[in-house]
Order: sequence, then C-alpha cells, then structure tokens
Amino acid sequence: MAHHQHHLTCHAILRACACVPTAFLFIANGITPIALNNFVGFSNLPNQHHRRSVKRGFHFTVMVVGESGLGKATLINTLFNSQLYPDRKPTITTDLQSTLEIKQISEEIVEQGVSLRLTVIDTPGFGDAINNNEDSWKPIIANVEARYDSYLEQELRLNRSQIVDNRIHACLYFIPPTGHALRQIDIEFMKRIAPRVNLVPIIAKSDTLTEEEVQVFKQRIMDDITHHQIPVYHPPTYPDDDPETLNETRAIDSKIPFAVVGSTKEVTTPDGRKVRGRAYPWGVIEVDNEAHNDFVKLRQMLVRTHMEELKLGTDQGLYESYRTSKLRAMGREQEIFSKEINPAASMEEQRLLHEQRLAKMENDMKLVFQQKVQEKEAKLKQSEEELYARHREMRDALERQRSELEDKKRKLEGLIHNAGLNKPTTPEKSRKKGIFK
Ligand SMILES: Nc1nc2c(ncn2[C@@H]2O[C@H](COP(=O)(O)OP(=O)(O)OP(=O)(O)O)[C@@H](O)[C@H]2O)c(=O)[nH]1
Repeated sequence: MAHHQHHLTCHAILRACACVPTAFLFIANGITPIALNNFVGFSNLPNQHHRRSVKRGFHFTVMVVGESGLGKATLINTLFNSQLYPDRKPTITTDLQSTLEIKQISEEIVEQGVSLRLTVIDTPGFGDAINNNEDSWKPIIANVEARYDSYLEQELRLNRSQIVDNRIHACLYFIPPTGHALRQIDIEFMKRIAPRVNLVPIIAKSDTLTEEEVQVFKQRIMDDITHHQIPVYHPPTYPDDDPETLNETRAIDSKIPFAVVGSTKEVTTPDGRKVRGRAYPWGVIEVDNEAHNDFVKLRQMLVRTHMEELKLGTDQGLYESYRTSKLRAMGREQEIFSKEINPAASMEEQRLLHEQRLAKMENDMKLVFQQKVQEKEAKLKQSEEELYARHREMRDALERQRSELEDKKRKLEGLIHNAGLNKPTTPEKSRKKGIFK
C-alpha cells in the first residue's frame, strides 16, 4: 500500500511538472520546489511508461464462481463485449453427485490498439451437488493457492526473468437472486476465499427482482458480510485523490454487492434506441443503464478504473501474505524480504561483492607475503651478523693465540739466544771461568 501511495505521489508530481509552464523539481520531503531553468524532459516519463505498457500488452485473470445457470458466461461476455464463451444452451445439472471441475479460457482482446489477455477461470458445478456442498470451496481454494505456489516457485528460482503469472486478480461470486439473505454455502465460500483473492460479490440476474427487493437483499447481504467479517473487495481511496476520483470510487463502493444484468443481445427500447439488454413484455432492462442495474459500475471498477489496483492488491497484499506464511512454514524466513530485489541487479551486486572480496584477499595475501619476506630478511640479517660476530670472535681468538704463540716463540728464541751466549766460547763465560780457575 505504501509503495502504491508512493507510486501515486510520483505520478501526481510528474503530472504537476508536466502541467506548469516552468517545471519544478520537488525535494524528497515535498516542501521546497526547485525551479528548473530549462525543460529537462522527465515530465515525459508517464508517456514512456504508457508506450512501454501498450507495447507489452496487459493481462487480467478473473475467476467466476456460482451455481449453474446464474449468468456467469453471459456476464463475462457482456463485460468484455466479446464472445469469450460461445453461445450455448443453459446446462441443467441433474447429477446430484456433481463434482467440481475448473476450466480456463484465455483470449486476447484488442481495443483501440491496446491488447488485453483476458483469462477466465470457470468453476462449473459449484454448489450444484445438493448433499455435497460443504466442501465446494476446497478445490477452488486449492486452485487459487496452486497459482500462488507456481508463482512463488518461479520467484525462488535464480533466473526470474521469465515468470509466468497465473495469479487470479478478482473472483466474481454470483449470489442467486433469492431476495432473502446469504445462504450457508455463500458464507462458507466467501469466508474462505476472501483472504486469498479480491472477492467481488454479485447479485446474479437482478432483473428478476424488483428495485425494492434488490435494496433489501443488498442490505441483508452486507449485514451478513459484516457479521461474518468477510473481507470482500472495496476499491481503495488515497489522500491525494482529487474530489472527482474520490466521488467515483465512493459511487462504485456504494453499489457493492453489484446487482447486475447480463446480455450481449441488442434489443429495441420503446423509444426506438438499440441497446444491450433483456426484453420483457412489460419493457426493456438495459444492461448499460445505471438506473436499471449496477453493471456499469461493476465494469468501471473491473475494467476502466481499478484493474491495475486489483492486480496490485493481488501482488502486494494477498499474494504477499500467502508467500510470507508459506516461506515461514518452509523455514525459509530469510527469503521473505528478498522479493523486491531485481534479479539482474542482485547478480551484478553479487558479482561486485565477489570481486571486492577477491581483491581484498589478494591484498591481504600480498601484505602477509611482504611481512613474511621482511621477517625472513631480518632473520637472515641477524644470522649474518651473528656469523660475522662469531667470525670476528674466532679471528680475534686466533689473533690472540697467534700473538701468544709469537710471544712464546719470542721468549723461546730469547732463551735459545741466551743459551747460545752461555756457551764456553762466550767471552763472559770464559772470563768467569777464568776467575774461578
Ligand atoms: N434474466 C436474466 N437471465 C440471464 C442473465 N444472464 C444470463 N441469463 C440467462 O441465463 C441462462 C444461463 O446463462 P449462462 O451465462 O450460460 O450461465 P452460467 O452461469 O454461465 O451457466 P453454467 O455454464 O451452467 O455455469 C441463459 O439463458 C442466459 O440468457 C440475466 O442477467 N438476467
């Protein structure tokens, strides 16, 4: 919702920028507009967005649920003005054990160059088996959830560029025009489906009730919905909605549950107009006449004003909460908040992170290497010095030894010399001897 509001605010700013003669750039807090001196061009963003969307085309998936013969096929054909469902006779179910089958029809419809892939999921057989109605909702819920599961599975894949989105954007629930109140089966179904899809309650074939009956029936239905706290879809309003939008949204909301008439057949009114409607002996009920039924408001909501809202609500509200509980049940809490990450950006981010990590490792290794080299060099230097010191020591010792030896040698030589002088031939000796003689 916050995202949506932000989106809307951006649009409002862009609209404002495009309209005023001098463009203004609003600072993020929205307080001070900065005047731009020249046309920058971002006011063209909505057009770019529009062109891209038209090129890509749109898709919308709607589910119809209700008993056989309530006019589901007719209403879809009337809504999209197409023969999505081929003409056929109403099927009358006689099989009391009727089991529910779920069918899907998909068709590309084009209006003024804009294409819409419309997918309708039909649930023939719902509520038709008289004794087996309690569980009618089960296969429908299973189908809705299977679509979420498939989306989630694709989302969790590494390559998320080709996601096929089969999620249901709205479920039209056809309430039979009994004029009383909701039946047990209506309450059971609506209670269970509403937390999973945008539930749009519809009073089928409202032309079979009088105007007063429709009003009373609507009130009773809304009372039941409130009493059972069934979260049916209400078109949201936003603080920056202009008064016209606000009034339109409120007018749509006031019609819930939509009392509709469906018909693709053209009939002639008493005043000679050709209209889509149903002719009765007492007059003509016009499909596209707001005074006759709520078809126009229903179409406005589903197709003209709130289709994107319904899709956004499916993605960011209903699917999101399903996804959260599913991931939690799977013990994958860490992935709950990872949805917004753009896969390409995320891969790029991972690559950069990886490169940064590698560069850091390389740098660390270089530092360690340098440190080791320095340590080794210091050690070598130290042992070199030690060797020198030892060398010097040894040399000194040898020197000392040599000088000692030389001393000794000199002494010995001195002795020898002296001894040589003391020989008889020496004059002193002879003299001494001569004295003693
Ligand atoms: N009075 C009235 N009849 C309607 C209306 N819409 C459809 N019908 C008629 O009701 C019959 C059944 O209409 P379908 O559109 O085939 O109904 P369905 O709900 O798709 O029926 P299943 O395919 O059996 O589930 C047809 O004869 C329609 O002409 C309506 O708004 N008012």
